[in-house]
Amino acid sequence: MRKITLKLKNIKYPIYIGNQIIDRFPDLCRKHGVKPHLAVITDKIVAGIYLDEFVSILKKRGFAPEIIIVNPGEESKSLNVLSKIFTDLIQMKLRRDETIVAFGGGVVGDLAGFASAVYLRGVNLIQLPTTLLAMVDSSIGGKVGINHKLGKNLIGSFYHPIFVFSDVNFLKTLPKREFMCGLGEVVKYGIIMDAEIFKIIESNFDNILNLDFKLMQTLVFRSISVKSSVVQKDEKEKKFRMILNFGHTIGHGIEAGLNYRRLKHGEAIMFGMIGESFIAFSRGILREKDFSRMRNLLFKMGLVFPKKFLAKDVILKHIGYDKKIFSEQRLNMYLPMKIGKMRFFNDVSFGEIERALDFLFNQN
Ligand SMILES: NC(=O)c1ccc[n+]([C@@H]2O[C@H](COP(=O)([O-])OP(=O)(O)OC[C@H]3O[C@@H](n4cnc5c(N)ncnc54)[C@H](O)[C@@H]3O)[C@@H](O)[C@H]2O)c1
Ligand SMILES: O=C(O)C(=O)C[C@@H](O)[C@H](O)[C@H](O)COP(=O)(O)O
Ligand SMILES: [Zn+2]
Repeated sequence: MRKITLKLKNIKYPIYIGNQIIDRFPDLCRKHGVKPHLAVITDKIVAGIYLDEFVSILKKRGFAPEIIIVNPGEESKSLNVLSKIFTDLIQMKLRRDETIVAFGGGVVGDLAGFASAVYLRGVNLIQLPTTLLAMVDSSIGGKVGINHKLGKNLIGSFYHPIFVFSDVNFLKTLPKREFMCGLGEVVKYGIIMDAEIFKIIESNFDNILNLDFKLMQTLVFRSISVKSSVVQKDEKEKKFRMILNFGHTIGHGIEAGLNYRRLKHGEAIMFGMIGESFIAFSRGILREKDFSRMRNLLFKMGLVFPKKFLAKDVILKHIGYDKKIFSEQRLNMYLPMKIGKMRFFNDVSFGEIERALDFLFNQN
């Protein structure tokens, strides 16, 4: 088992990474002072595959978990579902010094994380990710929250777990489409900072799809290293953390434009990365060769742009609510200069976004 420690101004927490390590989870809970009574929040699919085993591991070691199960999918990141979770937590009398375990993908992590941040003004949180995306991204860095019909993640908080526990063995049951979504965010780390990640995926694509666990641990470890290093420098996204939002201005607009249906977050973000790279290419700051390597790798993930269900003006309306906008006319964003290197711009216009959307509408 490997460990990365994420260090912030006032707190630090470990991220444990390994393969087939779930048996060690209760000992780590003990080590981190977790009280026996705890709430496990998960979704129906994860519960169906893993809950019995997980609960039995916890009970054998003296824990008394109570379970909250939500429907799988993005639509659960909503006020309605959150409200039901609060009722369950209150009824089970989860106390201030007790813990919520977010056991699932990014949807569960964001939702349970936000519940942990506000229930009783904050209870302990453990992130126990079961998707690739959650392992490399959503479980790290403290962004938690829910969606609004006008825009993605518009209601939320920064709230960190006491620890993160990533067992890549969970990936063995992950559907291919979900795996690709996670891989999309891994490619993002390659583009924004670690060109080696990009090269590893480019040259080992089939092995990765065949779930070479050693390779997966390397990719998960490197991705978490990139994300942690950024969060450590700018926890609250004053500027530098916006680098992690590469592809998300357009991607979130697409997700909201589809009412959070049809495309998964990872897929929307891959289109977002292509669109935002198109802006960099059009500005003449990204060379054709790198732009085409990015497009080739991202389109290898089997992406199909659902243009029949999307309208450009609707996407643009949602992009108008992007959290990185500080003035009405211009967007803040990092754009790629080459694979592994980004630069910050505070002057991206809606016209450029519109042309990037035209480019996407003209693909496949
Ligand atoms: N907080 C952050 O920093 C951050 C970062 C990236 C993404 N996100 C958010 O994460 C969400 C997407 O997360 P996701 O891609 O994990 O989606 P998800 O949570 O919807 O999980 C994808 C699907 O896989 C299923 N699943 C989970 N683990 C499984 C397993 N081991 N085997 C089989 N099936 C499994 C789930 O039930 C679900 O149907 C989005 O809401 C996105 O906004 C947040
Ligand atoms: O952690 C971050 O910072 C990110 O931007 C990571 C993104 O992959 C993630 O999708 C995040 O939830 C986006 O946050 P938001 O602030 O744009 O809603
Ligand atoms: Zn994302």
